[in-house]
Amino acid sequence: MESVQQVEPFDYIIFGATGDLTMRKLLPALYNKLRLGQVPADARIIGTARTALDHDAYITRAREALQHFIPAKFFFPELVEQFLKMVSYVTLDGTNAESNWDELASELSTSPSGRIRVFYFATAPQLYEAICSNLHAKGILTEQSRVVLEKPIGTSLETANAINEGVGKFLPEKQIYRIDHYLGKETVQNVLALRFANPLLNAIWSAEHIKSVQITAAEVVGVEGRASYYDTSGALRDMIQNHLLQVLCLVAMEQPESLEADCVRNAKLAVLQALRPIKEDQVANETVRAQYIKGAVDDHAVPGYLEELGQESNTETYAAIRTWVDTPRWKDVPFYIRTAKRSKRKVSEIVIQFRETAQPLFGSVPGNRLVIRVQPNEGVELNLNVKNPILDEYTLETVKLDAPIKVEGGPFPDSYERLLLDAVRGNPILFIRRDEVDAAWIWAESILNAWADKKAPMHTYTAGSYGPDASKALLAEHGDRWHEDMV
Ligand SMILES: NC(=O)C1=CN([C@@H]2O[C@H](COP(=O)(O)OP(=O)(O)OC[C@H]3O[C@@H](n4cnc5c(N)ncnc54)[C@H](OP(=O)(O)O)[C@@H]3O)[C@@H](O)[C@H]2O)C=CC1
Ligand SMILES: O=C1O[C@H](COP(=O)(O)O)[C@@H](O)[C@H](O)[C@H]1O
Repeated sequence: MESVQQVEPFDYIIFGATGDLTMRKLLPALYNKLRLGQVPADARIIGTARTALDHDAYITRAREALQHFIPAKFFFPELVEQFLKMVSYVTLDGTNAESNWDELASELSTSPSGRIRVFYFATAPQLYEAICSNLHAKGILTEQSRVVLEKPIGTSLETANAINEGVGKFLPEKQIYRIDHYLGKETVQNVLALRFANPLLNAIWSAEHIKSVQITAAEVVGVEGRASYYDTSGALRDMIQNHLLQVLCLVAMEQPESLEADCVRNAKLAVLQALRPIKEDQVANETVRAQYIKGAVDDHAVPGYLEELGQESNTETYAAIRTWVDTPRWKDVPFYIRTAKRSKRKVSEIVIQFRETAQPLFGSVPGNRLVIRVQPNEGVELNLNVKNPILDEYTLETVKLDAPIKVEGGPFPDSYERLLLDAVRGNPILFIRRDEVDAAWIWAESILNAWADKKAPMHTYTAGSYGPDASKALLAEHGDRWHEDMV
């Protein structure tokens, strides 16, 4: 299978190489890909940031990060040292034309010409244009270069355009890879396989048989040390405008002509463009936003959001939205999307509720339900109606067909592992194209602007709960319930 093949030799240049994302996600992901034999021994990783560090000091930080974030069963000291020999560091302010670009250029010049170069921007998005401008001015960008942009791609359509225009001055769209790590999740990618590789499901995947869809990404954690970022973002920008809309696209899209990247991305774009805009006077009925207040998680008392922030704020830590995909396939099928910090449990899942039917033999029969468990406890379950095996007459009960999806011998690979190497492969199927970013912001902003104009109340919910009761009304109007209220 292609995915286990070794990629071509590459130079990975990380801007923001002393940051949390690099230490917690990027270096461990590249180490794991080396462990799996997918990274050639002559690949190189060049970290850059403003912090003045010599080689040994950076390698020490990198080693500590691997010791902390690589599970013990995958931590092989000799392999770690082999990996660290691939790593170097250049003290460099990517936004400053006068900074230490000669050293970076010199490092890169020792690689064979024509080698793939991936520039990973693990910095604030406001820096992307300046870094690209300097890479261009120093002649470091090549035909074989790709830039990987981290989220958030802006906080609005306008700021997203500024970022995309800024980077687009120096690179064509085909060399720009926008990360959405949810697409790196195997269980999210699996949605396409479930839908289109199973004729049974493919045949019933429409309004004729499906009553509603709910997509959840709930977390137990609060905003942790990211309060300053999070307060400018909020739940809708942080999780829905990107991750959950991408998941919705995979659930709702028409079958693409092929798995070629732009076929899939065209199909996703069609869904984003079919999302019914939520008008200002509808926002109070179609959305619920809330902030967590003090409560308890895993029996430990936790403060409320405002206490953590230390100031007043109109930023939501919970968002639930009822939306509609205006294509023939989904006529009158509500899509419920929700995300939360400080929820009762960490769960990302997709719930497909099939229609109840009036069966002449059994009267009204509960609709079947398909649950796609993105994380944790990855797998798929299908509720079926069967005869109660004890009673003589035909009494129905529900049983669950449960298919765990497991990785032999270990946890699921981190979503960054696949994404980092797809950038080397030059395969953008799991990256977001600019027109998708634009369409997602257009839909999201119809809500954000109304919230900013206080057209919907800010509810509260106790930390450790499933969220505000007000969100239940979004579903009840259509005879639906959140998944936790079904079982
Ligand atoms: N951390 C996470 O889990 C996630 C992060 N992201 C995104 O990834 C990006 C990085 O996040 P994170 O690692 O958490 O942030 P950090 O603040 O931990 O790290 C930022 C990095 O950027 C460098 N940096 C800051 N200013 C400049 C500058 N002017 N020029 C060059 N380098 C600079 C810092 O090093 P120095 O100060 O030495 O230059 C540091 O290496 C952000 O866009 C974030 O939104 C997205 C999803 C998850
Ligand atoms: O992008 C983000 O995602 C994480 C949640 O990711 P997951 O893979 O653990 O579901 C979220 O905590 C963070 O706020 C957000 O920026």
